[in-house]
Order: sequence, then C-alpha cells, then structure tokens
Amino acid sequence: MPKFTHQFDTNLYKGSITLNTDRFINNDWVSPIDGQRFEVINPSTGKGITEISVGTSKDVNVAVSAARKAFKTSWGLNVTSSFRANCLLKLADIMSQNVDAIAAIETLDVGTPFTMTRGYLIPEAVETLKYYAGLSGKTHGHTKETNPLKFGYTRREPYGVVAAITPWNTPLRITISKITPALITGNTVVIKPSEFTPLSALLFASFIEEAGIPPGVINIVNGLGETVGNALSRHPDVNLISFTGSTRVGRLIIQASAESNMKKVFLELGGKNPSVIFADVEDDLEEVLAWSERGIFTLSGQMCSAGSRIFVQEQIYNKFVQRFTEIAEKRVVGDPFNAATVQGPAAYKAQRDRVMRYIDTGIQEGAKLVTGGKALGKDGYFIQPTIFTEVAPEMTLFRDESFGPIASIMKFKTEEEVIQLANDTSYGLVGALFTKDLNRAIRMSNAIEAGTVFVNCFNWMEISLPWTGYKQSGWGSEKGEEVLEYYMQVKAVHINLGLKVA
Ligand SMILES: NC(=O)C1=CN([C@@H]2O[C@H](COP(=O)(O)OP(=O)(O)OC[C@H]3O[C@@H](n4cnc5c(N)ncnc54)[C@H](OP(=O)(O)O)[C@@H]3O)[C@@H](O)[C@H]2O)C=CC1
Ligand SMILES: CCCCCC/C=C/C(=O)O
Repeated sequence: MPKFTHQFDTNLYKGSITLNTDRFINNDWVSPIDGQRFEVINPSTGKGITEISVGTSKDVNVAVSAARKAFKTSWGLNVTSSFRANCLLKLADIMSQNVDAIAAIETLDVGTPFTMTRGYLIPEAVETLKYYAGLSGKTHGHTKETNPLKFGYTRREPYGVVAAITPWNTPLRITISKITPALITGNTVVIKPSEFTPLSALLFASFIEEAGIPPGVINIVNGLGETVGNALSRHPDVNLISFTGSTRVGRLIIQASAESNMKKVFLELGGKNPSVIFADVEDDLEEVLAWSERGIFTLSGQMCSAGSRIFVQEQIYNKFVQRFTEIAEKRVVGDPFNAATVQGPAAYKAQRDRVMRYIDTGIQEGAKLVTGGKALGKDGYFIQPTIFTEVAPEMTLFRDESFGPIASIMKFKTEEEVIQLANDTSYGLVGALFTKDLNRAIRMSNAIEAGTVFVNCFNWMEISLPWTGYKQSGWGSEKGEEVLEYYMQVKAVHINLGLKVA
C-alpha cells in the first residue's frame, strides 16, 4: 500500500505526516486498476513532493458502484438523520484535532500561507461540517390542499450518487462545502480532486472510517479531469455533479450530462468581479484599501471572487492608486511557512505562466503597469502583486479572469456610468461597493448583476449565506440552508381517500 511521509520542520509547523496515496473506496485504500501514478509538485520550490495514484474510468466505475450500494443500504433514507449528523460531527471533531496537520499538507501542496490555511480555510471546512450537521432532519415536504377526495403531500428525497469535481485554489474547503450538504440530505459521494492539489483530500480520507461513516459513503478517485472528471460527468449511475472550476470545463460537464443520463449539474464558475469605491469613503480610505487588498491579493489572486476590477470615483482616484501601490509593494511574498508571508506562489507552473501572459498582454494592449509585473524566485512560482491603470473595457485585462494577483484600477464619475461598467462582463459572481450613503448602497446592491454583493467589505465569507453565480458564473448554489434543496428532489404523492374512480 503506497504511503508517503513528509517531515515538516518550519517555524509555524513541526511534525511528520503520513499519507496513503491510493484511491479511497469503500473505506479502503485500493490501487488503481491500470496502476498509473503521477507526481505532485511543491509550488514554492518546483520540486516533487510525492507520487499519487491516477485513476481511469474503470476506477470511476468501482467508486460509483460502491457509492450506489452504500446509498441503497447503509446511508440514504436507510438511516436516521441524527445518525448522519453524528457522523459529520465526529468527522468535524477529528478534523479539529488534526487542523494543524491538514493545514500544513495543504500549504505544502497549494502554496497558500499557513497562517491562512490554519487560520481560516481548514477551520471554515470544520465549521461547515458542523453547520450542516445542525440542519440534518430539518428539510421537509408539505401537505397540500387538494380536492376533498384526495390527500396530497410532497416529500424530499436524496438523488443518490453525487460526484464532486473540485479545483485547486482552496481544495479541502471547497470539497467539504460540496459533500457536506450532499451527505446530510442522504446522498453518497465520489470526489475527484484537482490533479494539482490532491493531498489534503487524502489526509481527510484517513479520518472517514474513524468518524463511523459506513463504507462507500465517501469515495475519492484522483486523476485527470479529461479521464476521471469526464467519466464521472458521463457516468449513467451518477445522479448529480457538483462542480467548481472554470467556465470552459463547466460547459463540457453540461454537454457530458446532456449526452449521457441528463444528470443534474451544479456549477460554481469564474468571476471578473467589480469593486466600486465612492468618494464619500475618503475619511476611511485606509479601511477600504485593506478590504480591497483582501479582495484581490488574498490567495495570490487565485479566487473566483477576486476583486480584479476596481472602479474608484474620480475625486479620490489618485490618492487610492498611490496608497494601493504602496500597500502592494509592501506585501511579503514568499515561503508560505513564514509567519510574515501574506502571499505564496501560484499553485502550479502553468498557472504562473498563464498569469504572466495576462500581464504581458495588458502591457501590449496599452494598459499602464503601475507596480509589479514580474515573476519572483528561482524555483517557486511566485508573482509580484501587480497593479494596472488605464484599463479600457475592450482590453483582455478587463474581460478575462486571470486568477492571479493583478488589480486593474479604473476611474469613474457617476453612479450610472459605474453600474454599466461593473455589469459589462459575462460573469456575475461577486460585486463589492464602498459608500456611506445607505440609499446608494441599496440602489447599487440591486443594480449589480451578481450572486453576492459585499457592502463596505470584501470576501468576508459566511457559511449561512448562499453562494451563487449570475450569468456565466454558475448554476445552483453552495453554502446556506438554501443549498439543501439542490441535493434533494421533490416527489408529489396523490392519495385517493377510497378507491372510487374520479
Ligand atoms: N465559483 C466558485 O466558487 C469558484 C470558482 N473557481 C473557478 O475555478 C477555476 C480555476 O480552477 P481550475 O482547477 O483551474 O478549473 P478547471 O475547470 O480547469 O478544473 C476544475 C476541475 O475540473 C476538472 N476537469 C478538467 N477537465 C474536465 C473535464 N473535461 N470533465 C470533468 N472535469 C474536468 C479538473 O481536473 P484536473 O485539474 O485534475 O485536470 C479539476 O478537478 C477558475 O475559473 C475559478 O474562477 C474556483 C474556486 C471557487
Ligand atoms: C480572507 C478570506 C478570503 C477567503 C478566500 C476564499 C475564497 C475563495 C474563492 O472565492 O475562490
């Protein structure tokens, strides 16, 4: 059984972590049928960390059939809602006891500063488990007013097997936010982590049996999107796909569903998110700058919710650009296990190269590079926090999601003008606005075409509020109690109060 041990000896975390690197099916570690493996790279050094098993469609078949069997026997509606809740609470407890180790393995694999994985991302995953455990058994159908000879009611039932296909930016946090509502409503799951960041899911898998979760309820098949992801999307016995990733792959999944069993598809996709800053916040500009920094530079800009288009009203524009530049230049970029680091590397080499191409294209298309713009470090995939001004709507920087630490700052005069600019995008994930005028805050919140609007804050996440995309940012929702209904189908029951033919 292939295992790998990593010895951490950093200022922030010391310890030894051992992971099993195979597929996790039926609460067991099993080698892939075709026996292939691939290398996982540390983005801070460019060096290999370990090799993990790569699945194929044959492994997907085994995992889906394990999940189906569990759905029909040891999970689904065969157990009580309190049993499911207790399993998730126990899992949350075990994760809480191991939060340092999980954070360390994710930092090693993704490059996210340990202060962030340990301080926020993994604790949020734990809180998500507890939040949905608390909602177990609280979904319900309704009795319905019908004609006097009939009794009608609705009932909510799980779909069956849910496949969770996840990206690399906050791997375990997103995995947990997908599987937890699925599990609590009675579905079983097959997870396909990103090929670039598979390690935290493998550590997570090692807690599942101890939490008392029956075999087959949670299964993990690592591998490539075009093989494992595609096989899940086309599988006749997968009932629902919950996907987070690019709009390009989102389209492929919709197509695969249409060409197979028309499984339900929920998509959390990209964003080209506007942040609108009105001049009336001038007295509190430092707070607004701090929120704006969080909006775009957190996680090296590798966020679907990144505030990459910043619109500043003309009266305070010069001051904002000057101070934001100073802030960007002071950011400590480097070793994610250093306590002072606020920005690690891009998560993998091709992503670093992609962001660098966006910077080059910005310069070629005539935007003004104010600061940053360079790759840093000899071996790791670090990028300077980068600011452009003079970015016009026809430019690539205005349109494309770079998923990197690139802010475009633009000037505007009026509310009408900025609403048009903010909504001039095919995406609709997030918008932020800063103003002290309550009426304007409400008008703007209504006008911004996005599933989430942050007012006088940015990327201040909340498990209890739904996370959903307008336009090409997605279908369906994550977080909040609203999401439970996405993982359950409604059945209408008509009971004849007698046998009389109507
Ligand atoms: N809305 C939201 O909440 C969030 C959205 N995102 C979005 O995710 C994107 C970045 O993540 P990234 O991982 O690059 O996105 P991708 O779309 O490239 O990949 C996401 C997942 O899909 C898999 N995949 C790739 N091809 C296929 C396929 N043909 N069929 C099925 N699955 C496939 C990938 O596998 P593999 O990588 O192993 O090949 C990966 O597991 C950004 O656009 C970002 O906006 C990210 C975080 C949050
Ligand atoms: C300081 C909290 C920032 C949370 C970042 C998580 C967001 C991820 C995403 O939007 O993809």
